[in-house]
Parts: sequence; structure tokens; C-alpha cells
Amino acid sequence: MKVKGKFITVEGPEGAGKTTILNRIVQELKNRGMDVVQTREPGGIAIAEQIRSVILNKENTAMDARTEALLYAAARRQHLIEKVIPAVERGAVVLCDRFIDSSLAYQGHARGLGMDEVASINDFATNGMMPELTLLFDVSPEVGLARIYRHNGREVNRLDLEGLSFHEKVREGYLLLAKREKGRIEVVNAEKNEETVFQEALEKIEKVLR
Ligand SMILES: Nc1ncnc2c1ncn2[C@@H]1O[C@H](COP(=O)(O)OP(=O)(O)OP(=O)(O)O)[C@@H](O)[C@H]1O
Ligand SMILES: Cc1cn([C@H]2C[C@H](O)[C@@H](COP(=O)(O)O)O2)c(=O)[nH]c1=O
Repeated sequence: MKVKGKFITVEGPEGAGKTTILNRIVQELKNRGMDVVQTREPGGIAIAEQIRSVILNKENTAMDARTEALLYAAARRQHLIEKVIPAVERGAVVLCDRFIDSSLAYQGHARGLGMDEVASINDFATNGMMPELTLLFDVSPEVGLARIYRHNGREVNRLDLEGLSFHEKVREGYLLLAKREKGRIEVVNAEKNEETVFQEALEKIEKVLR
């Protein structure tokens, strides 16, 4: 792939505030006249949105952990090919809500499949494409889940319904990744108020856009 634009991802446990902050950042960058593409995983294009509805359907309680990991990787592949790579190649800034680190934290660490195993199936899906910057919105499961149940209009999905220990493992997995990949993953304390989180995230993104 000829790289011209930027590929930036945001990550974090449930209710970390990724969507809220991403919406504001995208608006801010568009106001500055930049070519910005906001997207999400799993989803962002029709085929991946269809896979998303299978994965997150609360009735699919029989789903095996490896099946889950493979479905996320399949959605990722299609989304990269149809949307992310073309946008980066034309020079856009692509801001994506979740990417491979979600699979490593949720399926690799919290489900117990192993981060290395999950990384290897994802290598096949991505050809090794990685973001230039990843913002990890760190929040405790208590705070994140309370935000979802208290304020958010979004439907509670199959993964939200996992127990507290699962969500604790997700956070632990993310923090392990952040330690491992200090050059790419920047941790933001997402328990601070929205304005503070927005300013901190924007500053970090501005650094890679310079
Ligand atoms: N810093 C913050 N402080 C308090 N509430 C916040 C903050 N950021 C977002 N919220 C609120 O928390 C809720 C969840 O936010 P949001 O949907 O942006 O999280 P998310 O990380 O995208 O969640 P998920 O990935 O689980 O869907 C929303 O009601 C939002 O208004
Ligand atoms: C990409 C990806 C996501 N997940 C989980 C994380 C969330 O529970 C849902 C997505 O819902 P959101 O409202 O868009 O955050 O899917 C995962 O387990 N593995 C992944 O690779």
C-alpha cells in the first residue's frame, strides 16, 4: 500500500467515551478543512455491519470464542479493503473506532485465546497494516458500564452482558498492550470530564498530523 494519509484508531473498554470524543475530533478537523473519514469496527461498510449484527446479537449465546475472533477478523479485512485503505491512499485522515487491539484485548486476553494466536489470524486479515497512532481511553469497568446503563441510548449487546471479571480482563489486556507498544499506543485517562478528555486526545492526534 502507498501510504499518503493517516490511519488512527481509538480503543477502550465499554463506555470509555470513544464515540463521543471521536465525533468531536472529527468535527474539529473537518472545520479545519481536512479530509477526514470516521468509521468503526466491527462495521463501517455493509458487509462488516452484517457481520457485526451476527456477533453482537444477544441470542447468539452459543458462539464459540474462536468463531467470534474469526468473525471480527473477517469484518476487519473487508472494512480495510473497501474503506480504510482507499481513503488512506487518497490522503485522508482515517479515524477508526476500534481495530486489532480490540481483538487482542477481548478475544486474546479476556476470552483467553491468547494474544499471539489472535494476532496471527489478524495478520492474515490485515497483511500487517497497523495504525500510526492508537488512543487507548482507559476507564474502569464500573465507570464505563455505569455510563452505558445510565446515559447511553445504545442497545446493550452480547459482549456488554459478560460479567465484571471479563470486563476487568479487557482493561488489563489493553494496559498490557499499551506497555508493549509504547511508541504507538497513547493512554488517555477517560475517567476525567469530557472536555479534558477531548483536549488531551486532540493534542495527541495533532502531533501525528503535523
Ligand atoms: N468523559 C466523560 N465523562 C462522563 N461521561 C462521558 C464521558 N465521555 C462519554 N460519556 C458518556 O458516556 C456514555 C458512553 O459514551 P460513548 O458511547 O462515547 O462510549 P464508547 O466508548 O463509544 O462506548 P462503547 O464502545 O461501549 O459503545 C455516553 O452517554 C456519553 O455521553
Ligand atoms: C472490533 C472488536 C470489537 N469487539 C467488541 C467490543 C464491543 O463490546 C463490541 C463493539 O461494540 P461498540 O459499541 O462498537 O464498542 O465488540 C471485540 O470483542 N473484538 C473486536 O475485535
